[in-house]
Amino acid sequence: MNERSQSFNGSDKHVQVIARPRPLSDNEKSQNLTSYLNINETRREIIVNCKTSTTRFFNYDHVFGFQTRQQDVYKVVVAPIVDEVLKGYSSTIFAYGQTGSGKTHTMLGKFLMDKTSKDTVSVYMTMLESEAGIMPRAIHHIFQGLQRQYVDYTVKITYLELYNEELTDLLADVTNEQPEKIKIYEDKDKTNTIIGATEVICETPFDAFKVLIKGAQRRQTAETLMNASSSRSHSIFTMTVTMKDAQGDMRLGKLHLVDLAGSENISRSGATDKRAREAGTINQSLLTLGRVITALISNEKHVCYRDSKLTRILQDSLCGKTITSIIITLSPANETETLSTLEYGHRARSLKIRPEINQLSSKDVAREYVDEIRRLRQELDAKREVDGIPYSQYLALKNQMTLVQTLSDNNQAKLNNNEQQIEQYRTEIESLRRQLATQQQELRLEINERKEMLTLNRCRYDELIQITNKALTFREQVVNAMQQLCSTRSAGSTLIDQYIKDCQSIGDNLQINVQRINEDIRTILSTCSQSVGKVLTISTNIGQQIYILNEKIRAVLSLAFQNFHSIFEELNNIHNHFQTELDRELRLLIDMLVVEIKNDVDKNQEKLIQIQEDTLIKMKTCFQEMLASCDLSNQSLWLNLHKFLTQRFNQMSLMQISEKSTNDGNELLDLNNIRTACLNEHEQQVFTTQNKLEALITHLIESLTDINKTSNQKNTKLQNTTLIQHIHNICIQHGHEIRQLLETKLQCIFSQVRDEYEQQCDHLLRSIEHDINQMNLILQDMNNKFDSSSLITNDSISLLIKQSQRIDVMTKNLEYDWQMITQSVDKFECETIVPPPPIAIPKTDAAIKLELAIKEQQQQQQPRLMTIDNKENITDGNLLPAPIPISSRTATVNIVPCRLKNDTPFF
Ligand SMILES: Nc1ncnc2c1ncn2[C@@H]1O[C@H](COP(=O)(O)OP(=O)(O)OP(=O)(O)O)[C@@H](O)[C@H]1O
Repeated sequence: MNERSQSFNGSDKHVQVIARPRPLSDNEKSQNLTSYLNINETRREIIVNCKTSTTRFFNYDHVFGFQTRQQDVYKVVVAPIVDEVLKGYSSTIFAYGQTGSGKTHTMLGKFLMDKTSKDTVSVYMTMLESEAGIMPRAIHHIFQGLQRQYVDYTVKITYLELYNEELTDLLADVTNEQPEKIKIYEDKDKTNTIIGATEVICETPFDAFKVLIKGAQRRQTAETLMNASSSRSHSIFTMTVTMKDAQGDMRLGKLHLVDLAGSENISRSGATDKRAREAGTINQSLLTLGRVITALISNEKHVCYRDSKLTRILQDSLCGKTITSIIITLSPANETETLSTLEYGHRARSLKIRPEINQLSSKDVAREYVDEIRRLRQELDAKREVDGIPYSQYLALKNQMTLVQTLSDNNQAKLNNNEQQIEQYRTEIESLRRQLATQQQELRLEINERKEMLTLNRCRYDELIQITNKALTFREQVVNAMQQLCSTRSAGSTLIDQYIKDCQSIGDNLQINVQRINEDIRTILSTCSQSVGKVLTISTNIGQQIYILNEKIRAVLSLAFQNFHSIFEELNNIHNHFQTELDRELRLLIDMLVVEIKNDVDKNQEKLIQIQEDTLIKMKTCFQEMLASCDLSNQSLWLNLHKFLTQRFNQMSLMQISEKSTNDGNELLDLNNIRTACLNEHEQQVFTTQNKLEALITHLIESLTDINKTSNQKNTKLQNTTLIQHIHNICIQHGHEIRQLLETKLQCIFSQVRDEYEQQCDHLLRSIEHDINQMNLILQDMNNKFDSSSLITNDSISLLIKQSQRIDVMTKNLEYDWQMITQSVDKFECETIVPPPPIAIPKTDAAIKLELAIKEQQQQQQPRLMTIDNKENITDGNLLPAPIPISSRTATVNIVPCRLKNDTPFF
C-alpha cells in the first residue's frame, strides 16, 4: 500500500493524553477512604496530595472531573478523532489505568459490560443517551458520517483479545472445535499483517453493534481481589473504513480502540500461581509498550516493537503515522498505582506523531487488491503448510465428490417418482388438515362452552362456599349464643320473672291508659259532634237572621210606602185647602168686584150691564178651566206616583234585595226622581196658575179701565188696583208654602228610611260576627282537645279531619255571605243620596198634621227586639220560616224560599 503522506493540520503533534478519574465506589466509601486527587478542569491539572511525599502536579491535554458523563468524554476526546478517521486518517485510542479504574467503563460503557444484554437494537437505541462508552458511540458516529459524506463505503471490523501473549479472535465461529490461530505476519516492508482474524463487513450500525456485543461478551475476565470484574486481557477493536466520494476518490480510515489490561503490579493485585503469571505477563506487555513509547520519545534507533504482540499490532499507531490518544483512568483511593499511571501518561504525552491521510488512487486500490490476493495466497499457503493437507488427499476427496454426484443423479429418478407420491400424500394431508381444522374449530367452540359452564359452576360453587361459610359462621354464632344463653339462663330467670311482672303491670297500665284514651276520644268525638251541631245551629241562625233582615227591609220599605201614601194624602189635603182658599179668595174678590161693579152699573146702568155679564162669564170660564187643569194635573201626577210605588212594591222581591242591594239604591233613586218630578210639576202648576191669574187680572184691569173710561170715576180705579195686588200676594204665598212643605216631608221620610235600614244592617252584622266568634271558639276548643289527646285512632283522625274540612267550608261560606252583606251595605251607603239641609219654614196647619201622621206610623212600626237563648235559638215573636235541613247545608248555605200571606216572594 502506497500511502501518500499529508501533514495533520500542517504541524507535528504529540500523543493526546486525557485524564479521567472515577468517583469513589461504594466499597471505598464504606471503608472511609478519601480521594487524594484534586482536579482543576480549567487548568487541565491534577494535584496529587501524596501521603508519603510532596504534592504532585500533572498537566494533560484534557482533565475530566469525577462526575463527567460518558457523552462529554466522547464529545471532547473521541468525536474529533472519529471525524479525522472519516477524512482518511488512522487513529488509536488507548485506555490505560490500573484495574478497576474505569477503562472498560470508558471504552465499552455500563450496558455492554452487562452480559445479560439481549436485545441489540434496544440497547443500541438507549446507549447513545445513557452510560454507553466510546465504542458504541464511535460506531454510530462513523456510520452517520459515512452516510452523510460518501457515496460508497465499506466497514470491516475485527475484534481481538490478547491474553497471555495469545491472540484470540473474539468474532470467530465458536462452533468450530479447532479454531484457527491468529498470527501476525510481517511482510517485506516490515508491515505487520494479522492473519486468521475474522473480518466482519458491516453494512449498518446495527450489524457493527452486534459484532461489538458478541466480542465483548467473549472477553475473558478473571476475578482479582481488587475488582470484581477485572479484565486480565487487552482488547483491540478495529474498524477499517474504505470510503469513496462523489469524485471517485477513495480513502482508507482506521480506528483502533484498545482497552488495555490493568496496569497494577503483581504484589498489589494479590494474584498467585496462574494468576501471578497472568499478572506478570500483563505487566510485561505494558512494560514493552512503555519502553516502545520511551524509545520513540527519545528517538532511539531501535524500538522494541517485536517484544510483545501488543506493540507489534499497534506498531502503526505508535510509530507516529496515526493520531494517537491515551485516556488514563484514575482510581482516587489508590495513591501508588495512580501516581504510576499519571507518570506513564505524562511520559506518553511527549510522544510525537505525524499523522498521514490514507488516500487511495485507483492504482493503489488495484495494488491493494493484488496485495490482498497475494495475502490470501500466502494465507492459503500458510494454511497448507500449517494444516499439512496433502494434494493427493485433495484429489481423493474430489473423486469421492464425483462418486457422490453420480449416486445423486441415480437417486434423482427415484426422487422424481417419489415426488408424485409425495404430492398425493400432500393432498391427502391437506384435506386431513382441513378436517382437523374444522374439528379443532368445533372442539374450540365446545371448549369455550365448557369453559363458560365451568366459570358459571365456579361462580355458583364460590357462592355456595360463601353461603356455607356464612352458615357455618352463623352456626358458630348460634352455638355461642346458645352457650351464653345456657350460662345466663339460670342467672336471668329471676330477672325474667321480674320482667314479666313489670310487663304485666305495664300492660295493665297500658290497658287503663288505652281505655282512658278511648274515653277521651269518645268525649272528643261527642264534643266534635256537639260542635258541629252548634256550627250548624249557628248557620241556621245566620240564615234566619238573613231572613229577619230581609223581613225588616221589607217592613221599612212598606213603611216608606205608607209614609208616601200619607204624604200624598196630606198633599191632596193641602191642595184641596189651597183650592178652597183660592176659591174663597176669588169669590170674595168677585163679590167685591160685583159690588163695585154694581155700584158703577147703578151709575151707568144699561151700558155696563152687558159688560159685566160678559166679564163674569169670561172670568168664570177662565177660573173653571184653570182649576180643572190644576186638579187634573195634580191628580194625574199622584196617580202616576201611586201607580209607580204600587208597581215597585209588588215587583220588589226579597230575593232580589238579599242578592243585590244595588236594587235598593236604584229604587231609592227612582223615588227621589219621582219626588223631584212631583215638586217640579207642582211648581209648574203654581207658576201656570199664577200666570193665568195675572192674565185674568190684566184682563179684568183692562175691562175695568174700559169701565173707568166709561164711568170716569177715579176712586173705583184705585180700589181695583189694591184688590188685584192682594189676590196676587195670596197666590204667591200659598204656592211657596206648598212647595216647602212637600220638600220637608219628603226629606224626613228619606232620612227615616235610611236610618232604619242602617240600624237593621248593623244589628245583623253584629249578630253574624258574634256567631263567627262563637264558631271560632268552638273550633279552638276542638283543636285544643285534639292537641291534648296523643292517642287518637286513625279512624277518629280521618273523621275529625272531615269534620274540620266541613267546618272550614261552612266558615268560608259564612265569610263569603258576610263579605257580600258588607259590600251591599257599603254600596248602599255610597249610593244613598244625601238630601239637602232643611229650610226653616214656619209650620202651617197642614205641616203639623203631616208630622203627626208620620209619628203615628213610626209608633206602629217599632223594630222588633230579637234575643238568642242558651240553645242558640233566635226568638222575636214573629213567624219564622221552617228550619233549614242540616243535610242540605254542608258545603253551601242553601236558601229555601217561602211566601207570606200577601203572596210576596221572600226568603
Ligand atoms: N467514571 C466512572 N464513573 C462511575 N463509575 C465508574 C467510572 N469508572 C469506573 N467506574 C466503575 O468502576 C468499576 C470498575 O470499572 P472498570 O471495570 O471499567 O475498570 P477497569 O479499569 O476496566 O478494570 P479491569 O482493568 O480490571 O478490567 C465498575 O463498576 C465501573 O462501573
